[in-house]
Amino acid sequence: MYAIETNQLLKAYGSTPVVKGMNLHVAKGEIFGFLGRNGAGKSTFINMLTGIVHPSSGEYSLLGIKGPNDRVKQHIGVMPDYSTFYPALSALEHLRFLSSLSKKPATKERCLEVLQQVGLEEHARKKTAKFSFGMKKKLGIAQAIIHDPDLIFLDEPTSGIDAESALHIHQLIRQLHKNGKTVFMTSHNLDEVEKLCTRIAIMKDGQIDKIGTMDELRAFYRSTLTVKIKHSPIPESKYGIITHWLQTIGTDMEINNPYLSLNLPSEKRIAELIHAFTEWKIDIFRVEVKEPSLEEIFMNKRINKE
Ligand SMILES: Nc1ncnc2c1ncn2[C@@H]1O[C@H](COP(=O)(O)OP(=O)(O)OP(=O)(O)O)[C@@H](O)[C@H]1O
Repeated sequence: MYAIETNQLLKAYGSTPVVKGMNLHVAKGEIFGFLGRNGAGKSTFINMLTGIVHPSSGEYSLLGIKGPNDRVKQHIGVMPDYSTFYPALSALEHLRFLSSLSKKPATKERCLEVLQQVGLEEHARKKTAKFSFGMKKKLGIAQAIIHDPDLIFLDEPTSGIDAESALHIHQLIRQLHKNGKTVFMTSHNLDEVEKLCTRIAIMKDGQIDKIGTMDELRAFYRSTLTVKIKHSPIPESKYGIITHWLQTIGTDMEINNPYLSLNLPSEKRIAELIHAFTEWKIDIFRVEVKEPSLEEIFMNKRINKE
């Protein structure tokens, strides 16, 4: 059974489809990163799953329950896109009030525990009217997890949050993952997605453009590897031959004795490079290999032209 399963899920406004028949399977226990440029259709897709927007056609199931279905609501947590809090209530009162409306009201202790998990323990009794944007974000996350749901939708969980708090939220997401929860998150912070997510989908024009683990995305894009080598000096007499050969196996060569940097299309080329340096009796002291980041894959850079 999947945490999320969609079959040809489509949303059109008038005659314009903005989500164009999406098929997506998210396994239980994943931290799934959902990316895309502004207007790609991410929110519309999520809003269909969380019951805010009615699909034009297609089907979806959450935790094995075909949607839309109120039965699933107690098992999913949704972080609001923009959080609307009651300004006269404190964070603790707000959580307790919302929770009292649900089928699984949380105790005061549970509310305090969740406020501590999101890093709001010191502000539990402060009125939300006095909350900063980042604090509201944290309260939104608290709201999403208060009822201990199995599937959690987090929309930009760390945008507008200071670096220390963002690391705190990352830890919380990892903890949810360890506890077997499924997290489906959007983020414009590609570094964060790369570090946290077990799988990633990149949405473009209402469809999934790329999907996979970081390794799969790299392999699919057959991206180049940047190799940096620290070596013993290249003899003057061999300089011309060596630099010419390097340019036949790689691109973007930079030689700055005793350092060489080169983009290579595959690991095989790294082996050839080391072999050639050994033949030329040039010692290699250090080899650093940098793989493409999610940002580079997202921006469609460094695609192997071999
Ligand atoms: N209620 C609506 N009526 C008409 N068009 C809409 C409506 N809601 C969204 N759209 C359009 O659907 C497309 C997808 O919007 P959506 O908000 O899903 O994108 P997104 O990927 O979430 O973008 P962002 O990263 O900016 O949040 C956009 O072109 C948007 O203008």
